[in-house]
Amino acid sequence: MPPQKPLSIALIGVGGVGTAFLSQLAHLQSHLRAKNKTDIRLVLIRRSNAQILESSWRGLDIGTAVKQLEDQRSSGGKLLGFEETCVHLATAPGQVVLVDCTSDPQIAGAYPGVLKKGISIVTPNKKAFSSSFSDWQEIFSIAANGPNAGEREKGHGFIFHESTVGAGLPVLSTLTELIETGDEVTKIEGVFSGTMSFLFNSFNPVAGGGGSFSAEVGKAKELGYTEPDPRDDLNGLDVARKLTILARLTGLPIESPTSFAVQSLIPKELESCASADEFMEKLGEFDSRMDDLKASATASGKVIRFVGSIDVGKGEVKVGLEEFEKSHPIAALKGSDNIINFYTKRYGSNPLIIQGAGAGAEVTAMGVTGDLLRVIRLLK
Ligand SMILES: NC(=O)C1=CN([C@@H]2O[C@H](COP(=O)(O)OP(=O)(O)OC[C@H]3O[C@@H](n4cnc5c(N)ncnc54)[C@H](OP(=O)(O)O)[C@@H]3O)[C@@H](O)[C@H]2O)C=CC1
Ligand SMILES: N[C@@H](CC=O)C(=O)O
Ligand code: NA
Repeated sequence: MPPQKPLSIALIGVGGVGTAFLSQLAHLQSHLRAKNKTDIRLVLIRRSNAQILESSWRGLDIGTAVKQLEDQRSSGGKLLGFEETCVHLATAPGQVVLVDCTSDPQIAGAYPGVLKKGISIVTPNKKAFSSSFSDWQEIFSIAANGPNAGEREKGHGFIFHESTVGAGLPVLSTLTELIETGDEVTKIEGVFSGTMSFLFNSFNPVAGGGGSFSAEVGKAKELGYTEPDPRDDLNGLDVARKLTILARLTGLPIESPTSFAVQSLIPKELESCASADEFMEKLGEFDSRMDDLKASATASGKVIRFVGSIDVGKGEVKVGLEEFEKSHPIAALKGSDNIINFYTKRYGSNPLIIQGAGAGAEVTAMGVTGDLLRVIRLLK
């Protein structure tokens, strides 16, 4: 039998998603080893203030890697810079894949240099794909799977980010296939945030009642649905980032997630809170404002939901609260479910619909592990 090809995995971020990714990676490692295919080795694990770089390249034990990192953290020591770490990673035998499970814009800003070193990237971090249009263009002009043929010949890496929209739901892969097979996408609309879905499904359920808005925000954070800072969900920007990513894939040159109207649910009085903790402590003081919105929708027999839409023909993107009839599919969502409706020429007046959990560590990690499988297939 031919020898297994080594594939070095470098993981940054071991919060909810990073930890869930590790258990899926352990499964994939034994699956591929049993088939005598790729030999997956975890060579880097890193968080804000500690890392283990396994520079013999034999790989860490995936099951105990987080514990080893904790031990390393408590022993202190100077942390090697991220750029310098990538220089070392590029010397690993075989191919290297960086798995960025942070939401750090600075790590995202380093992607062009990482790709040029031949390191592939898979990530649920939205920052690189939803910040300035020129950053997005730069990444895909360098990536081996970008529209520029020949980048692989230069030794550049691949990049995939399925979990940046709809977590593990196959949203980006579906949109890409619609476009690459010649369909014309005219409109995309739906619920794009697991946090917002959970908040309104539980604060304003179709059956009536519901908890206080601030208490539901606390639960969404506990359940691992929110961004590391829940204000990034409540200000509408997380949804705006997802719509920016989708709109760019349809060919719209959206400059940034703040270049269109986005409704924020953050009370003006709390915009200057110094920390997420202070914000969470004070949010309950403003619950009556959300109660008023709910009462107004209830008076017309409706419920409120936080939605987004892209009108591709008009180049219009919208994000904010809307009232829905109780019988509407958006009103009937459960838990953290997302619903994404693709209206296309091929599908006519009945949209192609993708629905399911749009947040949570396990489902998000599945999208990341799925992207890793894509890279493995391309590297063959
Ligand atoms: N949770 C979800 O449902 C979904 C999440 N995502 C995305 O997945 C990513 C991770 O989310 P989640 O796991 O929930 O977040 P967490 O807050 O649970 O974890 C973030 C991790 O990133 C680490 N980190 C932050 N900055 C750096 C840095 N500069 N260098 C190294 N490590 C860093 C943190 O380490 P430390 O604790 O040491 O600071 C922590 O381990 C985010 O980009 C999020 O938007 C996408 C879809 C769904
Ligand atoms: N905070 C986000 C996580 C996934 O992108 C959400 O709630 O949808
Ligand atoms: Na997805």
